[in-house]
Amino acid sequence: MGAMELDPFAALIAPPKGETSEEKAVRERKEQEAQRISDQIDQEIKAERALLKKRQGVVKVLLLGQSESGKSTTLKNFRMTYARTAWKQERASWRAVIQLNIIRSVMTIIETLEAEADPSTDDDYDEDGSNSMSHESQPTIPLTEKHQLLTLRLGPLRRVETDLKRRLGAGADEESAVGGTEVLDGPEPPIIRPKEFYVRGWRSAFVAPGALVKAMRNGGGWNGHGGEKEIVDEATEVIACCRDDMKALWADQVVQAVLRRRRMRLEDSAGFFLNDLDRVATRNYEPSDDDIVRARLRTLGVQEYRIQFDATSGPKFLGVGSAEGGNEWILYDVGGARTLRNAWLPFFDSVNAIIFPISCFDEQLLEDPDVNRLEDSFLLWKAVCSSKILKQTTMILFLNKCDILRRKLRSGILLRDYVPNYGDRPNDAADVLKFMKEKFKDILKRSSPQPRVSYFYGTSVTDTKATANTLKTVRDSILRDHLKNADLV
Ligand SMILES: Nc1nc2c(ncn2[C@@H]2O[C@H](COP(=O)(O)OP(=O)(O)OP(=O)(O)O)[C@@H](O)[C@H]2O)c(=O)[nH]1
Ligand SMILES: [Mg+2]
Repeated sequence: MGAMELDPFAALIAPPKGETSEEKAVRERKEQEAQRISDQIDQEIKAERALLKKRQGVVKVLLLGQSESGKSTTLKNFRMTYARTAWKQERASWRAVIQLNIIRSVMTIIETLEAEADPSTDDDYDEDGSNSMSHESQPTIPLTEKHQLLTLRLGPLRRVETDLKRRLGAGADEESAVGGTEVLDGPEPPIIRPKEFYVRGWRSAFVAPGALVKAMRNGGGWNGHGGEKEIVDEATEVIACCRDDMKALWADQVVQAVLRRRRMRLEDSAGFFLNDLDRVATRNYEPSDDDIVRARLRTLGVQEYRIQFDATSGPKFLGVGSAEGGNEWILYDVGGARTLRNAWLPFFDSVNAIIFPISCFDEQLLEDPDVNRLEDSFLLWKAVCSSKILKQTTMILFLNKCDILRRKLRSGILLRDYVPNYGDRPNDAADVLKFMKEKFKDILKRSSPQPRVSYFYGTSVTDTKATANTLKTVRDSILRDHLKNADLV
């Protein structure tokens, strides 16, 4: 009995009997091709397995929370500390954002003065000329020729603003790129806030075709090519020329009184640089780390950032780094405004941790002036904690803007006016933070589908030194949980 008769598989693949030499050549070519395809498939499977293994080692962190809570600022701190090269490359591009922030503050003051001088420009002024607001009986503060002159002399800033916005917005999806004033209703004289300019994250704005960073990279400084140079230099020039007038406007006693009367604390608002004009409104200004962290650029959509930790910067318990060790992180920064929250959902899958900053107990949402910010944060936190997809995700709450909280409490603003069940507890930062922490902890416990790891920190993420320490602890905790889940420690 031959071997073929014994082995049915050998019989199956044996060449046909009586095969001609041409037929043999065709068959062998086909076999070679089949082998090539088989090898290719093996390679692909191998690569996929390697990728899967690597992906399991990648740590995914989402930054969630309402608008202006400090998500992008937290991300900036992460990148400043752990992605230093990319951070440095983007430094110069932030100048345009900071210049826009300055112009925005100045325009807010000017529009407030205009409303003060002519109350009919307030949106709530009735057509018959009467003002239905309860502040109608309050006398307006008299403005002088000096204010008119300053307003006139600062006029060129409007054109610079349009140019800078167009430049930053080019190539990026943008909304409300055109200025315009939004008047927030209330029993007191209205607070005026110009509509914010925002792009789909600063990176897309900076790397858009023709964006400022291109001028920097191509030209090695602000001596880049054509249009960019002109616009940026003109912006810088005009801002430098307006420095003394901007300082005079901000220091003016009448202006300060008007802002006080309208309860507008510009110094606590996003992207405030009017106290730094001597340094910032100059021709050779280069943003510092602190300036970038304080700059305000509203996020639209979801931005992805990769951070590669090297083995030496890794936490002690990890030892030498490897893909499984979670050295590669992806951080997702989202736009927090109500209309943008639907975009978060697709990013909930296999998230290791969520960092959730909250801020401001006494303010309303910009997008919905009827909703208190803290109330909105409670609801959002509850929704995120109760999500089944996120049931294993580590939750990290940042009770952020503690610096502003302290100032507000010291100035006499009472938490119990906004959170009635705070009752008669002391109105100081330590007690308020303890109360808030318990409240968020309680919501987490009650709404999480299963017990989960959570951390709570009081933060001021514009304080980069203190935040570096917090982020180190946060990073180590996330990694430890990640490795525990992967059974690696
Ligand atoms: N004083 C102070 N300002 C802060 C703090 N955290 C953030 N800010 C400022 O608040 C503004 C808003 O912060 P962002 O980080 O841009 O807010 P966001 O959560 O990313 O907001 P969206 O992009 O609109 O969702 C920025 O100008 C920050 O510099 C803080 O702890 N203290
Ligand atoms: Mg943001």
